[in-house]
Amino acid sequence: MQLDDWNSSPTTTHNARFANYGKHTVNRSDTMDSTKSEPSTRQRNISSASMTNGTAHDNDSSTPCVLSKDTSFQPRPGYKQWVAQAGKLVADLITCAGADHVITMELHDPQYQGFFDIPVDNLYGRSTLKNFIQNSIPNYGQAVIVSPDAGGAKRASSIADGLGMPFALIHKERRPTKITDRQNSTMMLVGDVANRTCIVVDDLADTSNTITRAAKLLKKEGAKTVYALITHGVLSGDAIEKINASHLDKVVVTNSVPQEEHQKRCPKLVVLDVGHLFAEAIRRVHHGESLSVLFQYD
Ligand SMILES: O=P(O)(O)OC[C@H]1O[C@@H](O)[C@H](O)[C@@H]1O
Repeated sequence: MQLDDWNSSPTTTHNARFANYGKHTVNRSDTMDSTKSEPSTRQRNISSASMTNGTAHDNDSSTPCVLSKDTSFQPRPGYKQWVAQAGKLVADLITCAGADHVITMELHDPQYQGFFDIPVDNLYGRSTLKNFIQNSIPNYGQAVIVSPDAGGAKRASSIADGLGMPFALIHKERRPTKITDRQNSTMMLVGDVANRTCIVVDDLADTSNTITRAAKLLKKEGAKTVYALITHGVLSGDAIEKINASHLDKVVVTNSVPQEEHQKRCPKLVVLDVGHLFAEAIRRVHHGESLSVLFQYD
């Protein structure tokens, strides 16, 4: 499916959309580093109405590429559009399958709730992670909560504030132009971690590059022990092997993603159950009770 099929036809029915689905696959690697472009008849004919405000935006670029029928060069759609299209697709699939209410956990961006036309309750995984810190990390009050990038600072600092713990941030200097450059981006630590236990908090680990690179930096800066506390352990590709070979001492994830296979291959992995949170949310929705108590994690 071409991405502009989604944008250009607001009146397109769900069924017509699904009929097209699968004809063209947009891979994450095609879009998150949109440096490759290829001229094609399809792209040359692309309508400016198919892009937001008549422009196409590259991954990190703030410079819009104005679409014109006169040019034979067109950028591939960027990561932000990929996320929006994939997110809307998943929302439509769930709705068309008959769902009238969605209960989810720790959306990467709370605004993703806007993809749905039905009620969405976005539970926090933080309360579970916070309980783990309090009950399973010795002398946790002396430890430091670390956000592995600026994007996760609010999430991590809210845990630090809630537990009265110090906070540190890893700043990534990354203006990559090629996917290989992402490995070389400079990481800078803001905060003091020497001789301390560090707890890296993030919403998800996919390739595990973020947490393994963070752990390497933290150990280099003198950290004694490094935990990663992650809500969604996707752990795709060789993520487990990277974790096993990394400076991470423990990786704690919830079972929002099945972890049985990961656990067999990763002795560092600790899995926390969040089934009871979903069960309670479903029970409350069923009985028409308020869910607000489930959103309080302090
Ligand atoms: O580095 P990997 O594990 O691939 O990706 C996880 C990171 O990508 C971000 O969206 C997440 O918030 C997290 O910081």
